[in-house]
Amino acid sequence: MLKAMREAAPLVQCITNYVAMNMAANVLLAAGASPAMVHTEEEAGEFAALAAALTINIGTLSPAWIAGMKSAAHGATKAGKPWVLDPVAHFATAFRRKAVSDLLELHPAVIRGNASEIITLAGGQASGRGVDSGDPVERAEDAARRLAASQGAVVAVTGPVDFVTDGDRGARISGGSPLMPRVTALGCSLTALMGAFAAIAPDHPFEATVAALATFATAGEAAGHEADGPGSFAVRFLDALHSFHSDTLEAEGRITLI
Ligand SMILES: Nc1ncnc2c1ncn2[C@@H]1O[C@H](COP(=O)(O)OP(=O)(O)OP(=O)(O)O)[C@@H](O)[C@H]1O
Ligand SMILES: Cc1ncsc1CCO
Ligand SMILES: [Mg+2]
Repeated sequence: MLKAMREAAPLVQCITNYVAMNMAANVLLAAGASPAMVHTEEEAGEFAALAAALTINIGTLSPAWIAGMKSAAHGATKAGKPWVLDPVAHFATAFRRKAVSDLLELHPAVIRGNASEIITLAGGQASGRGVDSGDPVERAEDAARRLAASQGAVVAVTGPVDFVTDGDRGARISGGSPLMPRVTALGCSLTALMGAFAAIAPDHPFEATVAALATFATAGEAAGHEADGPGSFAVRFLDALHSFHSDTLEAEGRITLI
């Protein structure tokens, strides 16, 4: 799938937050996709028909951005393009909760969040306060399965070991680096990369999501070996995404199907 993604270099429309925009665009370019950050209501729906996939992240939200997100999600659905939702800290305020509940009605193909976000999205109590998780991934596995079944979507929970499910099948992906949560917006950038993989396999969102997670975990682990801290990690991570060969994924991508 990594080979196919690089060959297709899919155009991915990313509606993401002010913090993540630059990193997410660089992650997509380094991995071999083509990002476009297009969020305004006047054009987001029209653009969604041109793009091969759409990703929506609610990190820095405003009423105007919500209008753009809804218009883009409608446009993608109408054009038969998959879209990915990243419900950043959706539990924190009533404004965010409402935005995410409206977006869920527009049928994302994939939902990605950290453990606290996925537990609360499935109706449970979590310990997260803001954009960072306060819960272990294992605590979110049942919630992820329930959410996937009720939404008809693939759900990915990220952390030291990632978990992904379509409600029936499940997989765990290990790798990455403890420096990853020390660099902002890597989760948001992963959401954007999930769009690139969903674009080339719209009928196989579970496999596409596993491929995106394994790519991130493998590049993250390689970068972690060479980095001195979060700053050099970010640089090494982009280099690792760019330079690693898909054979490395097969040899080192630690995917356990469950
Ligand atoms: N302790 C860790 N060890 C290895 N990899 C990790 C660790 N914590 C997170 N990751 C990886 O970091 C990436 C981002 O996941 P994370 O759960 O930190 O997202 P997030 O909280 O949504 O991030 P952000 O909001 O900053 O964008 C994922 O690829 C995940 O596998
Ligand atoms: C730090 C931060 N605040 C809002 S979005 C964001 C990026 C990580 O989710
Ligand atoms: Mg996040």
